Amino acid sequence: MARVAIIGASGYTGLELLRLFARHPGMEVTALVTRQTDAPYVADVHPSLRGAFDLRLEALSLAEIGERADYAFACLPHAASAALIAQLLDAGLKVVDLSADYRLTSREVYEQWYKVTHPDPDRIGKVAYGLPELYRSRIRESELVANPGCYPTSAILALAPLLKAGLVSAEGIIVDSKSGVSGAGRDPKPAFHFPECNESFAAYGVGTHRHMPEIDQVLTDAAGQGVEVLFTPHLVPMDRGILSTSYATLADGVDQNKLMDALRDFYRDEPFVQVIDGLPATKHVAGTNNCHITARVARGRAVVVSVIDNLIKGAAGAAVQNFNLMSGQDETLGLT
Ligand SMILES: NC(=O)C1=CN([C@@H]2O[C@H](COP(=O)(O)OP(=O)(O)OC[C@H]3O[C@@H](n4cnc5c(N)ncnc54)[C@H](OP(=O)(O)O)[C@@H]3O)[C@@H](O)[C@H]2O)C=CC1
Ligand SMILES: CC(=O)N[C@@H](CCC(=O)OP(=O)(O)O)C(=O)O
Repeated sequence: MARVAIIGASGYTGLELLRLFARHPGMEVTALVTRQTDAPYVADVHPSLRGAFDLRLEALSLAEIGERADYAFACLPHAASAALIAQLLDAGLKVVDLSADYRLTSREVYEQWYKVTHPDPDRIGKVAYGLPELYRSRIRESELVANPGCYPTSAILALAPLLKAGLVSAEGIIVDSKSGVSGAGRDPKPAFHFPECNESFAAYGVGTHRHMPEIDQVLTDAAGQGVEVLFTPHLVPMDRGILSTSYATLADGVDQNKLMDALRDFYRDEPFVQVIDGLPATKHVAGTNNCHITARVARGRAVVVSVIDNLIKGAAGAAVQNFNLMSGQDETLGLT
């Protein structure tokens, strides 16, 4: 039985991991790690878990985490995450990193977009990107997996099959995304607080959001040529969910049936991606590890609409999917 530590367990992704682990038969939660020194019970930090886990969050040392766990889920802000993960790996743990620290393959690109010095630069570019639909076999063999960003998950799942099949041009792709507020974590900036964002709808990070180079990197790999998307995120006053609408120029002779057939072929055996005829909505995937995708042709362009739950397929669910692969278990355990 795999012994699991959650680092940063007081946050939103920590809560979602615990919800999923409550139904997971192939692991045991043995450590919940916090910076808080009063060792609160998990049900006091996350009241919705009352009755599910009789555990405390503890300010454990690295040695204590190493004694108690074989796997760690790092649910920390970027930079803080890599600083700890380097030590966890040295202590022999396998790690799923929910932060952005190991997703980008270039130190220069990371430091340019995240505006911090990378704490573990030697590992950059050597870590599996944790999107099983694209990188399953590499994830299976990995000791450290970089869980994707929530916006990138929604955009990449929509566009990668079409780029791989050459059905859309690599140039001029636009990704327009909307996210619920939990995407900003449990202790967000003032703009994400209820009175600021309720009954309002706003774009942010236009041209500057750090998920843009992440989407570029993975779609470039899928297309086999350079892709630079124009990505704009928006904040929607709802708890959870992401909807991305992606626009791309069609290759010659491509119609809607070809787009839909390519998506269906690519995801035929995938447990968590459903290609649907109707238009998706965030509510249809809320609380699940699913991604719903559909494609249309409008005004001569491909319009691909995709939805995920940012906290599940965009974070904790993907992390469990990756853990299942890394630990040699059924990929769907705890997720269906
Ligand atoms: N929310 C989302 O939808 C998604 C989040 N992510 C990423 O996953 C990671 C976790 O996100 P989320 O759970 O939402 O974040 P939260 O802010 O909700 O929780 C993060 C936890 O990390 C601990 N923490 C905060 N700052 C530090 C620090 N400097 N050093 C050590 N520990 C710290 C805190 O725990 P304590 O105070 O108890 O120590 C905090 O509760 C982030 O990197 C985020 O960007 C990725 C995809 C989606
Ligand atoms: C609504 C909202 O604020 N969303 C977050 C994205 C969450 C995420 O995936 O962040 P990481 O790449 O750091 O893991 C943001 O725009 O920064």
